[in-house]
Amino acid sequence: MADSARAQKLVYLVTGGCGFLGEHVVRMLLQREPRLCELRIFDLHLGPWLDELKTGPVRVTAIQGDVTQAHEVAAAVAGAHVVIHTAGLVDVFGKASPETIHEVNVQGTQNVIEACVQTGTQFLVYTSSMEVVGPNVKGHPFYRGNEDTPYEAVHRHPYPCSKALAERLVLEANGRKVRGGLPLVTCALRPTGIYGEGHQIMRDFYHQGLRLGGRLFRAIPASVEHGRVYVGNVAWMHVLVAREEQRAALMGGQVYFCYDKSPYKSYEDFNMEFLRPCGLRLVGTRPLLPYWLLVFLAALNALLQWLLRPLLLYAPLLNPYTLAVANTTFTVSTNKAQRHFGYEPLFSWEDSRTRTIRWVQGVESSSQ
Ligand SMILES: NC(=O)C1=CN([C@@H]2O[C@H](COP(=O)(O)OP(=O)(O)OC[C@H]3O[C@@H](n4cnc5c(N)ncnc54)[C@H](O)[C@@H]3O)[C@@H](O)[C@H]2O)C=CC1
Ligand SMILES: CC(C)CCC[C@@H](C)[C@H]1CC[C@H]2[C@@H]3[C@H](O)CC4=CC(=O)CC[C@]4(C)[C@H]3CC[C@]12C
Repeated sequence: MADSARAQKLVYLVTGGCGFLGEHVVRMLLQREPRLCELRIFDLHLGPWLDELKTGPVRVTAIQGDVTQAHEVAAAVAGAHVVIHTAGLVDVFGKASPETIHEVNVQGTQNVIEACVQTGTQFLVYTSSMEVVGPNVKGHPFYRGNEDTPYEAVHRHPYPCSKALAERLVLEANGRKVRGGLPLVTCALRPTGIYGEGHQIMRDFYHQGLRLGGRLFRAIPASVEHGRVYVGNVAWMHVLVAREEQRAALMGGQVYFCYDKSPYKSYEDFNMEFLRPCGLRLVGTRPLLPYWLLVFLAALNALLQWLLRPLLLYAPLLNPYTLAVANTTFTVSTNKAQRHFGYEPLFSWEDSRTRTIRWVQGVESSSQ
């Protein structure tokens, strides 16, 4: 990199910057991107914690806005060098309609791309998901696969469908000429199930365990492996790829799974790595209920959700989709990000675990 480029002061925009992952990306950029001079945080709901960031050397601009509104996105993007697009509607529980999920995740992403093209922003990093690959509707296992592993990616649920469409839009936009004539450089990161400080579902499991007298009951066989990655490492990967795609063309149009050294385990056994030190235990070495009964209960929940919809929102954790995801092996083993842009996890497994446990313990004391 030329010295002039190294000295360049950069403006970054993080969409969804107040979400679980977005907040970690924002904090990581402030800690680890020395060329940053302005950080724009665009979100539908701005968090009160943003105020504490405004006293540092980097100009932090909070923008309350909606990615489905093209003019709001274009105004936020104008003048930014890099956009990290994490905003999305993460709903696998039926809280939002399929149309809303599509509008936010697909149209919102299209708006971000068009804004980059119109205003001359050259670098775009998109937070995709493992869900764009699988598990597929047939429940085929994906066992420690990588970005090139053949897999029949067929979806019906609105969330993975929307993420897959949005990812395609982002990758197809790579190379489009932005205002000023330079080519747009895009890439997509595909986290597996993210965990760490701020993880809402972990919090829900923790509270459920407390309600059940300190116990959780095994629902899924321990042999089903589920990919997990620490939020700090996902954030670090975003910061690094955003930095490195400005130097090398190699990353343009590429997808990368997000990975670290978190162990391969079932969804529930993995959660117990954090919940056990907080006083919960997982009952049963095998699932307590037969699988057919879980399928029945999941279908019943879906029916109840549909019947109750005119009266109230019934959105339990267990539904046919979440059961299928939790019950299908999906893990990655890859070093593509290391090869292409020198990614190494910033947080070891031990560190990720300790940080997450401390956070769950904080949840406990703050709710007492
Ligand atoms: N949580 C996970 O395990 C995984 C998440 N992802 C992806 O990571 C990204 C971030 O997910 P999380 O942080 O978990 O979710 P989150 O719900 O905590 O964060 C999403 C953020 O986007 C914002 N947002 C939603 N709709 C918006 C709109 N119309 N306009 C502007 N902002 C809007 C929300 O207010 C929120 O702050 C998403 O794109 C998701 O698909 C990918 C893989 C795994
Ligand atoms: C008691 C049930 C059988 C257990 C339910 C657990 C589920 C709620 C979660 C199991 C797997 C999770 C998903 C997975 O980690 C992949 C994801 C990627 C994303 O991009 C968004 C979130 C999610 C779909 C995640 C959602 C919760 C689970 C389905």
